[in-house]
Amino acid sequence: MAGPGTNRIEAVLTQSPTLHRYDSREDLAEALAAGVAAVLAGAIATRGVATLAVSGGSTPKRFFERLAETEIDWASVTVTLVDERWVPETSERSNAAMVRRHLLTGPAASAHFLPFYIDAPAPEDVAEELRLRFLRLARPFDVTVLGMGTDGHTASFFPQADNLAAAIDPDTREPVTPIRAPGAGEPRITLTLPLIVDTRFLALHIEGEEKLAVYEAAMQPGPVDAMPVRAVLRAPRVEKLAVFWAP
Ligand SMILES: O=C(O)[C@H](O)[C@@H](O)[C@H](O)[C@H](O)COP(=O)(O)O
Repeated sequence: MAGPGTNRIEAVLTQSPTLHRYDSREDLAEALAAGVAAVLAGAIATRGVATLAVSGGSTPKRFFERLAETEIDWASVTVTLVDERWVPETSERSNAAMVRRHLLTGPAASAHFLPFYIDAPAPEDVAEELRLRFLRLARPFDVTVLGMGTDGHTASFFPQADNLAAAIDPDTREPVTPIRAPGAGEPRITLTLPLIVDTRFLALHIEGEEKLAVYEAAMQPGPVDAMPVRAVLRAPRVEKLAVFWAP
């Protein structure tokens, strides 16, 4: 006979992320921004402060612009990135520069921003400083919004990345890890899996038919190394993951 413990495990195993489909990218951006703003406002009302971790790349720009317009108490919000390319903010490739340009504007300009990049040749050179910077962040985060590449990476969890095993170790106590991968361009730094999934609202924001097919493939059985987004999809408590998609 199955005891209560067994039932709970079965319930967790059968949970799937919720897939929210929108007709347009604009509709998605508005809905995701409204949802994220509501969670942040709730956190501020309850705890006085809120933490938002966002992704770089190109997909989030529209969502950032809608979120930046929302009238929450941005001065009580800490914004950080889930990963960064090791380039200064003068680079077109800088995720921090993209966040400053598209999110930290208007009402959101008063948010506190915690970037990764420090002026040093490689992330390893400033590993301890970065470690302390991210260990100090209050956990769990309130909101984490991930993106995904068509190779099945999320954050900087790339297939064949040198430090992938360390980055997706569910038991690691390291908050961040430098990481390099073929096809990822410059060296990167990423939050590790425990920080990424330790959040009150976890969203995966993907657009286009190709990424939907990649997401559906990642939901199938198969090795995590081949599609590292699976590390997030298979993490405990991932039943709270909300996937936001538009064509
Ligand atoms: O620095 C980055 O590149 C990321 O944070 C990364 O994980 C991103 O979310 C995906 O690569 C999707 O990127 P696009 O939105 O550009 O497709």
